[in-house]
Amino acid sequence: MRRIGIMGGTFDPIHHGHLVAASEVQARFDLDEVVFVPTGQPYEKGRVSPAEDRYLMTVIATASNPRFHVSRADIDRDGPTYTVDTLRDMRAVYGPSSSTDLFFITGADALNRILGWKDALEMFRMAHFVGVTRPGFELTDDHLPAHSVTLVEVPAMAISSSACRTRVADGQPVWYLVPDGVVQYINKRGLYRGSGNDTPV
Ligand SMILES: Nc1ncnc2c1ncn2[C@@H]1O[C@H](COP(=O)(O)OP(=O)(O)OP(=O)(O)O)[C@@H](O)[C@H]1O
Ligand SMILES: O=C(O)c1ccc[n+]([C@@H]2O[C@H](COP(=O)([O-])O)[C@@H](O)[C@H]2O)c1
Repeated sequence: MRRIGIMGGTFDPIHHGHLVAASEVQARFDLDEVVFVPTGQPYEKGRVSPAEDRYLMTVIATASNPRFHVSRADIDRDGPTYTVDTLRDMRAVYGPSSSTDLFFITGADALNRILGWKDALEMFRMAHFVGVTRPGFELTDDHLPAHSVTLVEVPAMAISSSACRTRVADGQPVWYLVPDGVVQYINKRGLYRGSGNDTPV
């Protein structure tokens, strides 16, 4: 049986909180791969950086890990991004539930809002969900269907993409908060420099 992790996110930019969460869940569940799926149009967020920039930063950040991969599924699909569609696309790529288990990884903040996502109950039938700890948020599955979610403690990384954007806009370093290649990509493309580039924090 193949075991595939899916880490969805806006990744604007991808940071070490995302990478540590994915690495921990990969090890804990003995996953064959973790597929990072940058969102196309994250309808709950404000303005975000171009999808190609977020996709390329995700590729750069994951390139050195042979078990990490990046999918264009969400950025190549028109319209708002819904995880139920992501899971359908992943099933089409990785095969039916008879041959592949899917594990969708979310931080505690996302897990707390998950019942508001489109077709939430359908999502829980399509994949097992893994909720990971995140500083500043309570990790609980009290509100979720029984046996649909596993809660996992991961090393606490008090990093957010919004804080990284604000730091760049303020001229502060983001070295060691994001992978080196992502710092260089942000600088090369001039991302997050002006307030117009930023989303509300
Ligand atoms: N530091 C972290 N520790 C654990 N999980 C995280 C962390 N940062 C983000 N995540 C999880 O990664 C997924 C994608 O997050 P996202 O790309 O929105 O990053 P973010 O840092 O929350 O962004 P923003 O600050 O712009 O809201 C979500 O499930 C989120 O809960
Ligand atoms: O399906 C939904 O309705 C839905 C609503 C909000 C977020 N998501 C997904 O949750 C993941 C994390 O989202 P975000 O906004 O925290 O970057 C990402 O894969 C999003 O596509 C999904």
